Amino acid sequence: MDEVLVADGLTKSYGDVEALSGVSLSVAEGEVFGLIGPNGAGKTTLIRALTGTTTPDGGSASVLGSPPVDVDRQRLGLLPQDFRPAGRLTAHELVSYYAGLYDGARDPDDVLAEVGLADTGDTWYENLSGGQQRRACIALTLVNDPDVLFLDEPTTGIDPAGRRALWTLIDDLADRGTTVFLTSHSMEEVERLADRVGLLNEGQLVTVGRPDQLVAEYGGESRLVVRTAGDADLESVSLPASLTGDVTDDGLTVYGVGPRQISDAVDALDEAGVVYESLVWKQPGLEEVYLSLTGEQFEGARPAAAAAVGGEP
Ligand SMILES: Nc1ncnc2c1ncn2[C@@H]1O[C@H](COP(=O)(O)OP(=O)(O)OP(=O)(O)O)[C@@H](O)[C@H]1O
Repeated sequence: MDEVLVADGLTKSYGDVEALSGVSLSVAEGEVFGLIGPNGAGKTTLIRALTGTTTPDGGSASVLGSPPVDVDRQRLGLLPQDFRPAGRLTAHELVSYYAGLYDGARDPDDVLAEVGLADTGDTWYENLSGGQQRRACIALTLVNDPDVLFLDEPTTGIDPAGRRALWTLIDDLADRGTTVFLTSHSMEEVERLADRVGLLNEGQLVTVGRPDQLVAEYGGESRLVVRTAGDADLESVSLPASLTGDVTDDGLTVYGVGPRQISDAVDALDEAGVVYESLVWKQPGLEEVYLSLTGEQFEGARPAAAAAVGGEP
């Protein structure tokens, strides 16, 4: 497959802050690439370097085979994180205005319908709700039917139904061959949309891979998180040999619990007379990958120094 986006050793500093410290990656045509990372990791700076809206200090980037500044703007769509178009234009006027900047732009009504604003086209932008405003901004990136679409936190502020509708839209765009490069703090969104994910931390690309590969490599074990009621004697729980457990502040976390071992773990709790308030079975996902690679903890993560609960001899 053709490489549509290439970053090769990109560096960018702002004073003492190294926003990008040698980032290299490539994205193929029709791929949805999800970039995740903590606040200040350099995600927006990378998008800006790839779209030619900032000049990197070192390294190089190419988009559709050309340096970013030379790419035909007709072929690019960019939704910046803090994009604020004119407030006293209606959604329809805004989309029409942006459509007028391109040759052969799409019909504004079609674009508004695609982002779920067919009935709100006559409302001033400033009177749209936050989520509707974000949808209108997404509409503006679609008027020129771009080959490459950069979306910096596209669904922030959009309600769950609207987010799902936009996920379907992004899927459809990718199916039609649009290359999508998006950032998000929603691991659910990235896991759902991205063919591959890159984790950026302190300006460095820590890992790149398919979501399932990253989860298998870094996500840790499936676990059963038990919240106990009262003073349960958790030390006396005798787990099956295949499972291990750690006592936590409010109960017990049992590790290595696949779907078929849930009942074994529950039986062990019952045999020890443990009264529990809740049992939550958790499979690792991208959130666990993110948190483990950025050095943070997550709910139910194995604590470093917890009392261990023994397995059966
Ligand atoms: N124009 C600028 N001038 C000075 N510092 C900047 C500028 N742009 C970015 N930075 C700094 O570079 C670092 C990376 O910022 P960037 O916006 O790329 O992070 P991000 O990963 O997009 O963060 P967030 O998730 O909060 O949007 C931050 O420390 C930020 O303060």
